[in-house]
Amino acid sequence: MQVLSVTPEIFPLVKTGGLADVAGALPLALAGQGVSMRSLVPGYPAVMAAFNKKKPLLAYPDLHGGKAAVYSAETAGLDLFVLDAPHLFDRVGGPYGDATGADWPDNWRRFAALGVVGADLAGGRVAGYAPDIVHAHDWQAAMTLAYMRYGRAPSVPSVMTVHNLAFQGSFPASIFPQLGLPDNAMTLDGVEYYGGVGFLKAGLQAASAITTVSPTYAQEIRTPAFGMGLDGLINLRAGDLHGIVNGIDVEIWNPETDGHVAAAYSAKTLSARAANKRAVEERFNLDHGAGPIFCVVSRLTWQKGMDILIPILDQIVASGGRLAVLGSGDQGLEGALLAAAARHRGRVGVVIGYDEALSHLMQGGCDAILIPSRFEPCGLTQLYGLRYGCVPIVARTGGLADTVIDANEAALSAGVATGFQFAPESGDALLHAVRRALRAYSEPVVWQALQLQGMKADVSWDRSAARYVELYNSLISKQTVDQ
Ligand SMILES: Nc1ncnc2c1ncn2[C@@H]1O[C@H](COP(=O)(O)OP(=O)(O)O[C@H]2O[C@H](CO)[C@@H](O)[C@H](O)[C@H]2O)[C@@H](O)[C@H]1O
Repeated sequence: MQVLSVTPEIFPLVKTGGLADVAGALPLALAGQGVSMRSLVPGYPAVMAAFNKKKPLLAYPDLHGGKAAVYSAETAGLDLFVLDAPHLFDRVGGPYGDATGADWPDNWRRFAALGVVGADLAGGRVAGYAPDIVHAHDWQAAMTLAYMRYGRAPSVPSVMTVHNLAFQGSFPASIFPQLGLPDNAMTLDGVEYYGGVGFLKAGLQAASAITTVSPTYAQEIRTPAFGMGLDGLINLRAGDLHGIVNGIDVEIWNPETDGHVAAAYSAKTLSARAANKRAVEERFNLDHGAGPIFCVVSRLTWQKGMDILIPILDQIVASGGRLAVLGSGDQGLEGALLAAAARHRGRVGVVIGYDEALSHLMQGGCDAILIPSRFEPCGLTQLYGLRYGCVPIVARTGGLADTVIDANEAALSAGVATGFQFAPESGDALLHAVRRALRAYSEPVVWQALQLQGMKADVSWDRSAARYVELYNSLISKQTVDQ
């Protein structure tokens, strides 16, 4: 089976968050299950630098305002189609905005162009390539499905995956005439969204099936509280909605072979984590000590609940905790965390920025990872934590609820607990969970049992990749019956 994945990010070439990890790991996992997935990605500078251009597979004299071409590339075990469109993607800054974080004003044009090309590939414009399924990730790839539906490949089945409903790609109605879609696309069951154009909305409407990245989030987005304005549409399509929990790349995230940690270790040699803890203390200027180090590796945003954590930092420190934070995002939150580090020298350390290697060291050396998200479609850092014996303390929401087993009395006595959950989303509830963790940490047998149970959890892609294969197969058979 051939699947075309359309994605705005892919690890290890370009990553701003968890979507990149999934887009990079899923093709490798599917290969083991007989599915060949090729990924269409924008030709950002980091992508263009990763391969040598040969003959283009497709050329566009004018794609949304400039010349563009599609190249085939193989890198890091991934089969790529790269959309080389310098006027859209050759820019200094991030994939979606400039160095100050401001969105590129022409994002609609950039990702509409990605959609046009995705739909052309779906429709067989490259000789010898005809995918059985198209799989689009988030709003940036969603227009692929709209362009397919309105002419370029109406009969190819498709999957729209929502990694985060908070990002929808909503634009004013004035862009519609430039999208090159027929007039009848600007309707309620097309691309129209609250009077404007909604890219994610268009994809949700056009997809044969919708998936999101955990069963609990799949239920949550059907409610007004989590649906972010799309719950009505999602409910209408509930029969085509699936929650498939993310896995992680267990080769890249493997404490036994990880080159980013000071000392590699396994479940049998957990005591070797001590060297990593030392290294974390050094990096974050934390006092050496016997107590636990809690960590945060996150975008610093409202979604991630950082404003729930910050007001209780003083109490966490007073209770004997130390804290190492790696993240970037909202400037107010960054400032508040830096202020906490200044107040609690040696107890709280903060690194503002994005540092993949340091994130590995933290999972390998910290005792617990705090994830107080307000909503979390799946979450990956708790999965890395499980694999590395860095016990997750998580809000009971979305994929966090689905992947961490709370250390309540029943779970502890059955030996199945892997972390701590808290609800509701409040400082008090989080502090209570941190205190439960501190108590557990003071009993080494209990703590080690939590670590070992987490390390045993199957966080690989095996089961979830099989679920995607099942879904792809069902869509292909349905298509055959319908025709
Ligand atoms: N400062 C930093 N330095 C280094 N690494 C950092 C970092 N900040 C974050 N990361 C890394 O970025 C990734 C974040 O992934 P998450 O799944 O936690 O959230 P995100 O909201 O980006 O993803 C969205 O998509 C994913 C994928 O489906 C869903 O799991 C999630 O719930 C949804 O919100 C992890 O690999 C993490 O280690």
